[in-house]
Amino acid sequence: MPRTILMLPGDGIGPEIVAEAEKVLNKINDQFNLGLSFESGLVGGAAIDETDTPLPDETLEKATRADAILLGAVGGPQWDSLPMAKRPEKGLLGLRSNLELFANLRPAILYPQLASASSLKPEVVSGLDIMIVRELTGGIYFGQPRGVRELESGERQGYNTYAYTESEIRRIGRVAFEAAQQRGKKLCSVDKANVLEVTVLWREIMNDLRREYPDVELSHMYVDNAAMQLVRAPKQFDVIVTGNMFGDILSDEAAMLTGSIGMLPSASLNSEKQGMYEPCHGSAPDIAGQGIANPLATILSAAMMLRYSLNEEKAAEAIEAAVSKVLDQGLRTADIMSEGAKKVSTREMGEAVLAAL
Ligand SMILES: NC(=O)c1ccc[n+]([C@@H]2O[C@H](COP(=O)([O-])OP(=O)(O)OC[C@H]3O[C@@H](n4cnc5c(N)ncnc54)[C@H](O)[C@@H]3O)[C@@H](O)[C@H]2O)c1
Ligand SMILES: CC(C)[C@H](C(=O)O)[C@@H](O)C(=O)O
Ligand SMILES: [Mg+2]
Repeated sequence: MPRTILMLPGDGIGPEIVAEAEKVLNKINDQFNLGLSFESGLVGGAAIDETDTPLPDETLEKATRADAILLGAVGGPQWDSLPMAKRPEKGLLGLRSNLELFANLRPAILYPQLASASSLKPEVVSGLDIMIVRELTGGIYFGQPRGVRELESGERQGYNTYAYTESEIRRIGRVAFEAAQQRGKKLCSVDKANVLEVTVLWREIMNDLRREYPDVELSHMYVDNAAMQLVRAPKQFDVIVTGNMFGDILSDEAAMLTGSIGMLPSASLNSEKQGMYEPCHGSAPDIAGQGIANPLATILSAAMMLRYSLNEEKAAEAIEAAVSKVLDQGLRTADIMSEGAKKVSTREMGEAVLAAL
């Protein structure tokens, strides 16, 4: 039975970076005889322009059938004035919620070759290897009620709801404890339990789960402190588990520890391990169309796809080794450029990874 991968390039730099990852996947498919077949679809602004909706039924059907999805990025200023329900980002959020991709894994790993590309001192970040486990289908992103309403005074009020059920907390907690078991056995749960009831419950459930994972050392940290600790001493962390919005923010922060947001891949999984894989960054409208975006986060997301959804660990490692090799060769896109290195385009970086495979 061939396994199907759905490619969703999306907007901005999305098509440029997905094109490079697709070449890499094609080659690895041949090399390892993986029997993968590829489909493509529309999502985000690209889908709005063609079909007037950010997540066409056809795309959702293809996504539901696919074994895994590789997404570039969605969004851009030309769609920013659309009402919330019609925005490109709703396409991405719709895929996450429809496929119940509740577990978002965002590994922040510093390649030793990039120690000088980080904005922090090399000794603070060298050897960095953190896994952020972000809850992805609940919290304030999806809580009801939400909207903008008119008060009796005639003034408008915007509002959202930050809510988590016990079972939502428990299932993401299990993913995080299991990830910690496979790694350094340290889990830090990040919340705002000094202010928000929803995270008082979050903390209670995490403490509860501790009994099932006695080999994992659990700690708790408020999110404001976590943001500070991530730049002060990031290597104190092994696995971090947190809710949807805190995870969004902390993962962009962690990205910069690794040199560039262009290096951070992600996996979004449901309980059947069906997954959507995407770089953590966005559509980068400021550099779209220039051929200078870093495709490595997307290529590394393809490696995560092979590992988590397709059970092809060796093929995943081959891609990761190829990425490390091109960095050894001194090749850098503009975002990770440093003195003495060779600046390359998106396509040249993709070609170099292909050659290294
Ligand atoms: N998963 C997604 O699809 C996703 C994620 C974040 C933002 N977005 C959307 O993207 C649009 C732009 O958002 P933003 O500007 O806040 O964030 P962004 O991540 O797109 O860009 C932030 C900065 O990082 C740079 N950057 C990002 N990816 C890069 C790469 N691969 N190589 C080199 N530089 C890179 C950009 O040039 C920009 O300066 C918005 O519409 C937003 O909603 C989408
Ligand atoms: C584009 C947006 C909906 C998305 C999020 O907030 O989850 C993005 O920032 C991300 O990190 O994947
Ligand atoms: Mg984000």
